[in-house]
Amino acid sequence: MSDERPYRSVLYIPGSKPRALDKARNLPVDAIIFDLEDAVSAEEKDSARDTLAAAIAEGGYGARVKIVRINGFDTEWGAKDAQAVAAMDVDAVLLPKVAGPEDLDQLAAITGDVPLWAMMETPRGMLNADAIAGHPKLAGMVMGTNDLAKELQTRFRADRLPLMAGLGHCVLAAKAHGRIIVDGVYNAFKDDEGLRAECDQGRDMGFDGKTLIHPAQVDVTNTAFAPSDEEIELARRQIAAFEEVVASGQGVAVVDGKIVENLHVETAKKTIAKAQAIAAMAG
Ligand SMILES: CC(C)(COP(=O)(O)OP(=O)(O)OC[C@H]1O[C@@H](n2cnc3c(N)ncnc32)[C@H](O)[C@@H]1OP(=O)(O)O)[C@@H](O)C(=O)NCCC(=O)NCCSC(=O)C[C@H](O)C(=O)O
Ligand SMILES: [Mg+2]
Repeated sequence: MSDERPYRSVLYIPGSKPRALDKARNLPVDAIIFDLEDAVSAEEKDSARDTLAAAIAEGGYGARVKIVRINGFDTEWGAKDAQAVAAMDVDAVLLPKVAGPEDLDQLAAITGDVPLWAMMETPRGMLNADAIAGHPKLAGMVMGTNDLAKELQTRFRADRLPLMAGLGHCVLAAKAHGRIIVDGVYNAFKDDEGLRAECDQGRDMGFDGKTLIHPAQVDVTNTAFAPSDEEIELARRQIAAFEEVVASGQGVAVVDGKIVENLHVETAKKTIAKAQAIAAMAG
């Protein structure tokens, strides 16, 4: 169930805020998480469901992937949220604090064919990441680094060392099953430098993109998770050099002093495909 669309920037929007719901129609994000969970107060839970349904029915979100995060089934709102999402024109439904595949079965029993995404944010979820990623209806995973830090009682560190075991484990699980996986939010939404460093770390680890809480974070994130001009140019040269050696009956090319074999060409082709998918979003 691999998805060729880019997921560089995945913006949370509180389902209770009409102004933010409207603003997102013109933001250059790849995907939106319409939130009914943590961004919405208990008093607004029921009205947010209606506000969100009206915004989605009105449309205007273009090619952006539309994902709704519902409340958990251990709350009074979870089942009602899931029933409401089943009637909305969305691309996926996101369940918080997924502990195992049985939680996804419970959701799918209500939402039917709507693709599922899972919040990965509890110690139990980390341990069951492989089984969660392997659920037949799962399309994507989202790291919930705030909840994970809370559950693990970690200290904040800029290098996220205390979270690394969970982050790396979830990347492995997602990749093993061909799922999308996006990194957690960076809470200090006015700190571009810190955001850039965390985006680069997530990109280096293999995340497809990052979740965001504010429009000010979009540009830094889109740049960090897109192939750079240098990467695209190198990919083109690697493909050309490899085709040349293959034509002469050999299997290894050398570009910039480094070997290029079939597997490197596969990566180079993915880089070009990603750049093209991003250009298609912009166009
Ligand atoms: C963080 C905020 C509360 C800040 O809000 P505000 O003070 O209104 O910001 P600004 O005045 O700077 O806003 C400027 C304009 O941008 C719009 N806006 C703000 N945020 C968003 C957004 N997320 N999406 C779309 N548009 C947004 C404002 O409406 C202003 O528009 P305009 O007036 O037309 O100029 C606020 O940003 C916010 O609520 N962010 C979302 C917080 C959220 O979603 N939290 C839950 C997700 S994080 C999480 O749960 C992670 C996970 O589960 C874990 O465990 O880690
Ligand atoms: Mg959370």
